[in-house]
Amino acid sequence: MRTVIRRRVTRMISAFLFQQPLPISPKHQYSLLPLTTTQRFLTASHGFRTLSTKSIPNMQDSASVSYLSQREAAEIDETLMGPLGFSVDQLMELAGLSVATSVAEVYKPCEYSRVLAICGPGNNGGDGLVAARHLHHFGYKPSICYPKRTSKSLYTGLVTQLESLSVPFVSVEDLPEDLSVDFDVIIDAIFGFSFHGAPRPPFDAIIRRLQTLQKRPVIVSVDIPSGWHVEDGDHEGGGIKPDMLVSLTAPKLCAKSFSGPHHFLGGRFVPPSVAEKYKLELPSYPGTSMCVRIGKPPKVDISAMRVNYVSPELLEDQVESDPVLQFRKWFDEAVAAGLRETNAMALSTTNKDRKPSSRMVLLKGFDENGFVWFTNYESKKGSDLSENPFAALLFYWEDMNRQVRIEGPVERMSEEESENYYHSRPRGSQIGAIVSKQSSVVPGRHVLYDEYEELTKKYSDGSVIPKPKNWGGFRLKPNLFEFWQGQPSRLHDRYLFTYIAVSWRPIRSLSGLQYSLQEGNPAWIIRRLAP
Ligand SMILES: NC(=O)C1=CN([C@@H]2O[C@H](COP(=O)(O)OP(=O)(O)OC[C@H]3O[C@@H](n4cnc5c(N)ncnc54)[C@H](OP(=O)(O)O)[C@@H]3O)[C@@H](O)[C@H]2O)[C@@H](O)CC1
Ligand SMILES: Cc1cc2nc3c(=O)[nH]c(=O)nc-3n(C[C@H](O)[C@H](O)[C@H](O)COP(=O)(O)O)c2cc1C
Ligand SMILES: Cc1ncc(COP(=O)(O)O)c(C=O)c1O
Ligand SMILES: [K+]
Repeated sequence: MRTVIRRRVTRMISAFLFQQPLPISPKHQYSLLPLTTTQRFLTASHGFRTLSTKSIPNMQDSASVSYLSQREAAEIDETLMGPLGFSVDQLMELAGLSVATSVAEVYKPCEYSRVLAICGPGNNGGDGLVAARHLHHFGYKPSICYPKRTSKSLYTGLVTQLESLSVPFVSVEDLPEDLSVDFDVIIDAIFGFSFHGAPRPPFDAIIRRLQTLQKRPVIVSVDIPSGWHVEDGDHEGGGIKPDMLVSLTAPKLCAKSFSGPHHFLGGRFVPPSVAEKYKLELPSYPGTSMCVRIGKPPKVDISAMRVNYVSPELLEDQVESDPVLQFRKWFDEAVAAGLRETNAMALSTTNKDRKPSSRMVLLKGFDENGFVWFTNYESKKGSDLSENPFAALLFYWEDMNRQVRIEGPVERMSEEESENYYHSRPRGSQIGAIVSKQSSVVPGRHVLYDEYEELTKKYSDGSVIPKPKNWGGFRLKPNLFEFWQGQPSRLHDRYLFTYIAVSWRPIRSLSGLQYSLQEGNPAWIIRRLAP
């Protein structure tokens, strides 16, 4: 009987862990009914608890975003450019920049460099001209189709700016019949919120061509998918189907029927008085970004997700013979390229049962003596390393198509080294290290927070915060490195460095001079690996 109960409990725990429906018999169902799978939290002292998923931050709920009527959009435009002191040039610059940054978020220039901005006669067209200029500076190759130009100085200026960058202007007649041959992205900046009636020439024919495009190029519509009714959307059906819509200021009513994968909001200039007057509910823009994704996250075909790595070749004579030097070279280049957390690395350990586990840690120094990081010795990784003092480190510098693997034995750093590093950290992190019995189960955030508050008060006089005994550094002494530089068609450059006690001894054979590996002094041996 006890075995049966134990098995049932084990199954319940594993079902929880893997978020699957519990394998329960109808007899026992009642005791679990009030809980849904995502609400089941098992904690050390509380058993099952329920947590609300509403507290997850940064989820942009499309239902909570406001939509504007055509009249409201025009009114806001007038208010911004009247009493609120904006000029049309300013708003257009910010709108165009928002469009360019939205495009760059989704369509990377390495794959979608050839952009055609089709610009209409009004401000929507102006947004397209500005976006094209920014895209040029972001590394894209824009072309412009701008058939109905206005003589206002704002627009002639935008054209001159593009011409000075040698951005080509293409007439409607010169556009290729099949736009997908020459372009990867089409920016639809034909009509904005002042569109009314049915499209007139030459835009009617252009819009018809956009309606019949196949998968590529992708269409990015600025503010309104051109040809759609500003409020009713694609009410007659058969209108263009943009892949991306960049709504400006706030989405217009037609955006409710946008069903493409990427809906962004731009125009980060709405003052509180406008937001209040029109009861605008708008998502907050992250960091310094000029755009924010709204609506549902895109559905993706995971099996089709791939990047073709394009980088300079890494040839034998370009690799340093000392792997630590090679690592320093790449590390410095990654820092210089402005990559975020260049020193973040995956650390893999195994326990005594040879079961591996990985997590990220921060590299805090390296030289010929090894690679160091700091942590809690009683954590999972700490206990793994006591049971098996060997580990693997992994760096992936995505923007540079580079990966570095490092393996070797691991030892604890001296107390003195750990003390020195611990006291160099921000005081909050020092207290955090005392509070966190890393990798143990906590009943709730309040437990951590309460102790943190208490210790913050205790050390508010600036006195030394003692390092917990169980906190310190590890040093991995490499006996293996691999440097990986991504290349097209998966034919990557890979160099394996192994530290072995051998030497190459020349031997003569029938086919000439060859070398064989013999025992000798330890040295780094470099070999190229197949990708
Ligand atoms: N604060 C904001 O909101 C900001 C707004 N900004 C941007 O401004 C956009 C609104 O600009 P907008 O008012 O100039 O109108 P828009 O739609 O571009 O063009 C009107 C032109 O199209 C013409 N036209 C109309 N219907 C037509 C038809 N059926 N067939 C042919 N032509 C037709 C019309 O001519 P008309 O009919 O009047 O003779 C006129 O020449 C907005 O969507 C956003 O992108 C940002 O720049 C900055 C911040
Ligand atoms: C980018 C990044 C850097 C991290 N750096 C460290 C670190 O330097 N030391 C550390 O103990 N945990 C670090 N963590 C947290 C670890 O990934 C991990 O959650 C924690 O150390 C517990 O791991 P364990 O239970 O396997 O021992 C970092 C996490 C991330 C995402
Ligand atoms: C739990 C934990 N410990 C230590 C660190 C490293 O922090 P520091 O750079 O202050 O040493 C991190 C970094 O993310 C961490 O999450
Ligand atoms: K448009």
